Amino acid sequence: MITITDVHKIFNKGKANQVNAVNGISLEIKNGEFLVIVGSNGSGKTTMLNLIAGSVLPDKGTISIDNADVTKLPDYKRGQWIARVFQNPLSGTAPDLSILDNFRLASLRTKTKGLSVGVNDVFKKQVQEKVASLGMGLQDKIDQPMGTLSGGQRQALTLLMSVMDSCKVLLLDEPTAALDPRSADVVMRTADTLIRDFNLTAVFITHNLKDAFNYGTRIIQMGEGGIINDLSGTERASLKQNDLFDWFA
Ligand SMILES: Nc1ncnc2c1ncn2[C@@H]1O[C@H](COP(=O)(O)OP(=O)(O)OP(=O)(O)O)[C@@H](O)[C@H]1O
Repeated sequence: MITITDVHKIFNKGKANQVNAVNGISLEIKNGEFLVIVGSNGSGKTTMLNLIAGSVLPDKGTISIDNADVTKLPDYKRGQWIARVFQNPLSGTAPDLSILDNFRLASLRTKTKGLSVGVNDVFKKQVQEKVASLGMGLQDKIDQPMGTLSGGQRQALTLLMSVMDSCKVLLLDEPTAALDPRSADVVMRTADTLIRDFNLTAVFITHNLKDAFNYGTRIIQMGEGGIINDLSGTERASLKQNDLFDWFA
């Protein structure tokens, strides 16, 4: 569980251009919850994700993950809990290395779920099986440099690699914003499957209201650094796509 208590983040404090990007948010994100965050530009979504990731530290308030207080821990020390996929497909992988070597690198970085590193043929076969599960035909290309793949293919592989380590929390920062609709669809379906298979707690920022409607177990709308809508359970289940569009009317 991620517990966020009265968290504030102020940029340019005391200056004329001061911004209260996150303004006293309290939020509990349960284990296995798939939280979607929507909101207009500048409403504080990315700052919120950065606060959870530890790439931005709060001015006030506390954040804990599984009852461990991580408020002052920088992002590299939250790696045991958190994996993050960014908007840019180029940011998650090494372009000159093959798919296989990228997986090898990822598995050396952390203890990788379901892969036995060291035995080459066994490892290769396991990677092929994992990659085949994406349904993109990439299992026949695992010796090919990552840089030769399309953005959608790379983003799907980045997702797969990031959730295979020991993480419990997956942060998705507009992971499909740079992709064409078909690749975006594959990446979102992959994310959804992986979140379920590994029982991850996920936080997904998107401007795509169709994705916001189709995915997730809970939806939050941010506005001016606060939460202005928060639906889960039966309320989320009975939400209509048009209701979501009305939030932005
Ligand atoms: N490092 C920073 N320095 C100064 N101001 C910042 C910084 N990061 C964010 N802000 C400001 O904080 C506010 C919230 O920004 P944030 O990026 O969290 O919004 P967002 O909801 O993710 O927006 P978008 O949908 O455009 O990505 C904005 O006014 C932004 O300009």
